[in-house]
Amino acid sequence: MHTPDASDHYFTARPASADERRSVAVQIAGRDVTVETAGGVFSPDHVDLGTQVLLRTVPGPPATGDLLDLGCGWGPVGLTLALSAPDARVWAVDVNERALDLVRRNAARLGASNLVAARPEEVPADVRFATVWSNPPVRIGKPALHALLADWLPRLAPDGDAWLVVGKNLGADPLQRWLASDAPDGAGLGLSVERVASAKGFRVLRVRR
Ligand SMILES: C[S@@+](CC[C@H](N)C(=O)[O-])C[C@H]1O[C@@H](n2cnc3c(N)ncnc32)[C@H](O)[C@@H]1O
Repeated sequence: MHTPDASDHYFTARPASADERRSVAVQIAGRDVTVETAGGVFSPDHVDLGTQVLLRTVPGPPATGDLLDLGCGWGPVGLTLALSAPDARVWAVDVNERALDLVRRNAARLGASNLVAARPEEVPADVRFATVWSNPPVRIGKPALHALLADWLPRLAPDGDAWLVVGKNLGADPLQRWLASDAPDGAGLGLSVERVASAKGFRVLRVRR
């Protein structure tokens, strides 16, 4: 039964679909592990193909500082960051509370005590990120996606970078142009953007200030 604020998609605080927990065998940071996932979160049965492309493309993360997985889901990206950089603090951020519960449990299961699962508003405003890795929620629609990126990317440290994976069919190229645009009407973020990979229908963009 639907609760009033429940919704059938995964990018909502309380997804309507059944919270049936399951164990899934995956590879995280080169380790064969079992994680907990559930209906109502993104890609609950495997590491999403776009996420795989991102994780194969990124170099190792900075060893220290604050690192961000923007839109963490059950955690493949944030867990990779946390296990690869045990001395860094990894923020795994999502609006979906089931996803936050899962990433928290998965971090405990894998011994990633440096991962902090948080709703967006729980991350202190003065935190600056040495890197952001994200398979962003393009399905929330262009205006909401632009607002999300306009909110978080300016919080990169001066020498930080962001790595975003976006489907070619889901607007990777227009997004790249928007991120880079410094049009006087403010339509764009005026950031430096490089397409660093194109594979399996996905682009990986590296963004710097
Ligand atoms: C494409 S999924 C990627 C999930 C996970 N990183 C993975 O690779 O499996 C995008 C995630 O962004 C989350 N999301 C949607 N809107 C958000 C927002 N405003 N702030 C943070 N996360 C959001 C969704 O709930 C979803 O978990």
